[in-house]
Amino acid sequence: MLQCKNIMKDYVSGDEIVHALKGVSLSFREHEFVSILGQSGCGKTTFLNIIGGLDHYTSGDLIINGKSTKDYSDKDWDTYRNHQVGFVFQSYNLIMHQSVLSNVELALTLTGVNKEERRKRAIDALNKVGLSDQIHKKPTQMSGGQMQRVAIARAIVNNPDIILADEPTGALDSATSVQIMEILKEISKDKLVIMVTHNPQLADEYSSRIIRLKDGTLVSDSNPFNETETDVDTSVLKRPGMSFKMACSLSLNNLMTKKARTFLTSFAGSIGIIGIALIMSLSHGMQSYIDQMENDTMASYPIEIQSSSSDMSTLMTTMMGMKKKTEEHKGSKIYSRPYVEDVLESLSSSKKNNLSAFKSYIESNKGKEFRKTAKAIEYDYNLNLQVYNENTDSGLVQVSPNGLLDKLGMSDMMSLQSQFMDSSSMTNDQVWLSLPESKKLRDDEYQLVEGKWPTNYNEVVLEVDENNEITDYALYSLGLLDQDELVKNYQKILNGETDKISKTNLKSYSVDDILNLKFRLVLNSDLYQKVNGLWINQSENESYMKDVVSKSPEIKVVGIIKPSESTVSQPTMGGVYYTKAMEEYVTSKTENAQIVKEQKANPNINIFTQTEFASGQKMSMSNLTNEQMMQLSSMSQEELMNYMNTYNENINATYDSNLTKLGVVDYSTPTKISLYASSFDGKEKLGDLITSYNKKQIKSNVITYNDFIGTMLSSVTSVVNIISYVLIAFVSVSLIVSSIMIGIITYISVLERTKEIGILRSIGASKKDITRVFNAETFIIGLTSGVLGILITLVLNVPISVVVENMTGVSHIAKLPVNGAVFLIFIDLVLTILAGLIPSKIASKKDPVEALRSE
Ligand SMILES: Nc1ncnc2c1ncn2[C@@H]1O[C@H](COP(=O)(O)OP(=O)(O)OP(=O)(O)O)[C@@H](O)[C@H]1O
Repeated sequence: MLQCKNIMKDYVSGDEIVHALKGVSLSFREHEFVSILGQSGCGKTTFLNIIGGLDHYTSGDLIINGKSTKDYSDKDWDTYRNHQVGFVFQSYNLIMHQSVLSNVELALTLTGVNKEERRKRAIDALNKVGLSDQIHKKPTQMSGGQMQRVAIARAIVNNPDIILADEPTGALDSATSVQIMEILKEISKDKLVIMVTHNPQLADEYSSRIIRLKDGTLVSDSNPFNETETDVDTSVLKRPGMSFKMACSLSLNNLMTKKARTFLTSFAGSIGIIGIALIMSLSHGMQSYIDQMENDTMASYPIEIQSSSSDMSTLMTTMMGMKKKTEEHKGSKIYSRPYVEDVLESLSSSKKNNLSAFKSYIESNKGKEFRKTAKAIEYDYNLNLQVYNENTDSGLVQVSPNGLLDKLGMSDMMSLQSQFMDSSSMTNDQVWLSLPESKKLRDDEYQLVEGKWPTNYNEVVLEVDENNEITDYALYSLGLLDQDELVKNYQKILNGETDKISKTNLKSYSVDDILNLKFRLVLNSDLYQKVNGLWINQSENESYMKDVVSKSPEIKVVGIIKPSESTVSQPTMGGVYYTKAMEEYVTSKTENAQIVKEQKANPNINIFTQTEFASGQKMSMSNLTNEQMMQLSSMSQEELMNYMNTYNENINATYDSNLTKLGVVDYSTPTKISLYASSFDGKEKLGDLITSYNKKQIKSNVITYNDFIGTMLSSVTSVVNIISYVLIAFVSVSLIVSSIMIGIITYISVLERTKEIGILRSIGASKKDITRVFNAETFIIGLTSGVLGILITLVLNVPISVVVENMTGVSHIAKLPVNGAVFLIFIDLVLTILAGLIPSKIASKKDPVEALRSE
């Protein structure tokens, strides 16, 4: 079955060539007990290793079952060692960190025998060597003889045809040696046992054939065998291979023998992960905080589209000098840079939005997506509600439009501001405000604290803040505090008499005080009185106004509301909220007013001046008709003044502007459309819908709007992201350092496990299997360090969150996202496996014979 033909083996050692075998030709029987004797260094072990496929001959041939091995590949040799040969070594060569049973099972595992079968066969083999009761011991807990018996059990477990024993009794006392020889003799009854020994007595006593070598040549053979030609064995043996699970279990057992080192390595490896995971936690926490804020804030801030809007972002970048340089100037010339020009340009780029087209689109079938996405759509019209409070300390007070700033002389400033802050309307000087038309929106934004919601046009509610407060600004504006007092104080400040300012003490009102508040609703058209056939603005005429106000419908405060807790909207100043019903009442009344009817009947004539529109001329005697001259001459001094004022006020008046002035509302043309979303995503979708609406429109119908908060928050987000990326880049260095460290430690492990590599190779493990064992080791370390890093991060996140919460009030700032954690573990695994690739390649390249010799 086994035939050596003129086998020669040369070793190259430095410049020298050692001829270890100088042409050995021999044949072996299928079952016999052969002993090889000879002096030390004569080539016995070399010969045995060549027969066992651990080492390869330089020339000659080894015929296995009639087949030449000249063309054997590495894989063929691995298969041969696994299935047909069992090795027994002088130094036992057991894997010390594996149990007796695992050591024996190892060869079967490589063959892919299932667990049950493997166990059964391993126990059988151990039974044959008399160790079935010690299977769970570790080799370190056994005597030399016992270990050698385990080695024999391992050699026979795969039922090989050949057992090769290299001085199996070399390290044993004579009594134990006898036991081992008995076992080998028993095995040789149906197998070929070839044993190298220095003990001629044992050889004589137990073996059936003795071969002597001297200086690499065969000198005697006590029972030669001349093999007749045997049939070539064509049976295909299953190639051995180690599963990754098996590799992991081997490496895990090895790592468990050095728990402290494994832990420290994993911990060191996890430091990089901890760093990145902490940054990730914080930036994720920040991000979710911002998202939360966005969701709360942005969703409750509607998208507001004004009838005219200016491009705020261009203006802001221009004003802040952030505009990019257009060209690079070199040389000694000095150039002008447009700044004022740019500011003016962006101011002039204020654009008219065609809201009537947009409104009809939203309300048409095409705009149903808008209606579906938006929680509520609110329309504002050009309606200047005229509301007065007649029961105040300072007489008749105009509540709407708010007259307070006018009294203080600040209205110009406010109107300038409102021009810029149009869409965000962060500052609102009005205290007479409209409730949303949508009941859902109303209930989302406000909660009723006292009284009831308005059910009639002449009912309103008063808004206070969450702390039951209402600003003095609102109180002055509504006439509940004395406006004259405030004006006096303001004058004192202007005059530098700051010490004379009298402070109003904190006031409080009972619910009844509030629910007894009354206002008067005046029509715009009521402000004009026909005098001598001309409509004169009488709003400055106190006695006229008192009279009009007293005859106007009474408005009652019927409830007190608060902003609801869920909405994070702008801080409230307090004020009175009216319903759409009031608006409708005013518009329908206005339609019937005499002055309105007159204007509508004469669309070409300005009823205030009784002249045609668009004359664009200042009052001048020369362009008056005779009739008008007559009329003027009959007027008193005062009436004449009024007429002149009215005339000049009306130079640029148009039919539409007159109707607006009189409070006529065109419901097809809103001045503002507010789209409310129920979520941040919804708001984004509304933005997308507007974009797609714009795409379908002609240029003049394209609408623009400013989303300040969106722009602000998105820049905060990008700052957080940039900081996180920079920090992660820094910390990544430590991840790489720890990976290199793991590579070094794996290399040390390779050195430590060299013997194991030899053993595995001797039982048929391929080079790939060896690579796998070490890859498994780095895999385990990588996984442990990754998981450890994540666990430590999770623990650290708790105190970090607590500290941040104490400092800033923002809770749960450090939270690691699940996918981030998985990603980090994955990255750590990849890096450590990469770092371990070189050491595991080195391991696989190790010569099995040398590996076995190492200690
Ligand atoms: N890897 C090697 N490189 C160089 N020379 C080697 C190598 N392995 C063995 N040799 C040499 O080959 C010869 C045969 O060695 P081998 O180990 O086969 O002897 P041996 O008969 O088994 O000796 P011992 O009984 O002492 O184990 C020796 O001279 C040895 O120095």
